[in-house]
Amino acid sequence: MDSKKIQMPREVHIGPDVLEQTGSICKDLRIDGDILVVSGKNTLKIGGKKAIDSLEKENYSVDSVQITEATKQSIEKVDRKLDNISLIIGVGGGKVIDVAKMASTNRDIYFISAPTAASHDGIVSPLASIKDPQGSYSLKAQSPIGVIADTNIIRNAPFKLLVSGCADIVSNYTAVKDWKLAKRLQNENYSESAAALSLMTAKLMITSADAIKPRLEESARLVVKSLFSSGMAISIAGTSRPASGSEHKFSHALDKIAPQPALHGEQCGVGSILMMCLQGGDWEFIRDALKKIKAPTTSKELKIKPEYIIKALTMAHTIRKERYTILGDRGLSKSAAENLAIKTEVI
Ligand SMILES: NC(=O)C1=CN([C@@H]2O[C@H](COP(=O)(O)OP(=O)(O)OC[C@H]3O[C@@H](n4cnc5c(N)ncnc54)[C@H](O)[C@@H]3O)[C@@H](O)[C@H]2O)C=CC1
Ligand SMILES: O=C(CO)COP(=O)(O)O
Ligand SMILES: [Zn+2]
Repeated sequence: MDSKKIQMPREVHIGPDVLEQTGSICKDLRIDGDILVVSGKNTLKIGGKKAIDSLEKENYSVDSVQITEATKQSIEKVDRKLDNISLIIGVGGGKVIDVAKMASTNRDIYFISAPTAASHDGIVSPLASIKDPQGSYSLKAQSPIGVIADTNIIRNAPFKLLVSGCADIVSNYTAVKDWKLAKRLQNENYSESAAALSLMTAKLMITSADAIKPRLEESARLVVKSLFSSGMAISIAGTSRPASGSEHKFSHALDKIAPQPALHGEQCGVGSILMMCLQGGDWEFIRDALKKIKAPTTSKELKIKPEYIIKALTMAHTIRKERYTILGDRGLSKSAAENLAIKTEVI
């Protein structure tokens, strides 16, 4: 049998103001040498500066760089800063974390993930979602050596980011169904434990929906822990399969064609309603779960015109062709896409 490698973070710090302990956390992790903080323009102010101050207090020499998109160009921009760097810390949303993760992997440098929002389950995963005009790629990367999730920053982030993280987790339902289908039809590698963890996380998220409230530390902590557990499912599987199927293809298609895409998790949630219906499952259950967490369930709530929803549905199968899903190899015709979106009341 093939051997298998599962990477897990060595230390996970979740709590109010933990970013102010970044320096001592790095000391505990025995990080020696210079550190690069990767963030976005806003997230530098919101979290990056706190990390830098704390590192400098512990006498680390720190450089920083800001990126806006999760692209090859951003990875190259980070790469140009990496001579003599021992550790990269990504302080920001999913895009920042993916770029920092990928740049650290390419150079075999340690990486710490410091999310400023609980908006996606890539916080600990060993994969990076990188985009270019042709599409979106799930690239193998290293897991972070540590996670620093400052719940004071996360609770004060716009509520829609937290809701988006919850919707990304709800979408695990359809992702696992697609994965099972690929196992049956293509004999694809399938992990019972990764699938079970992914589904358990989604179920718990829905059960706790009433506890997800704006500005509450407890809510931020709950969602971070759920994203962590969904990310662990990805780590066990070694692929994003337990958390990304046809609903994610739909979201990646929207990212490509919509003039103003919505948040990743918001789009995946709506995608999950649509794909659950295609899969012959209980799509009303997904819709009601999303409503309970106050996530968008319609094109109007996504603020994306119906024509883009239909277009994304008809092209979703062309994204990540190697990933077999309910969309099959030919995907949906325009009329089938329209019927589906109308039936599920997405348009
Ligand atoms: N590698 C993996 O396994 C996974 C990767 N992803 C990727 O992650 C990305 C989605 O992540 P998102 O965080 O939704 O998108 P994002 O990184 O674009 O962040 C969304 C917005 O929130 C802002 N933001 C972040 N923290 C904030 C705060 N505390 N206050 C105010 N604004 C704040 C950001 O500056 C940005 O404008 C996608 O590219 C997706 O493909 C998603 C899931 C898993
Ligand atoms: O978003 C993900 C899981 O929530 C994984 O992303 P990919 O669809 O890029 O593999
Ligand atoms: Zn996702």
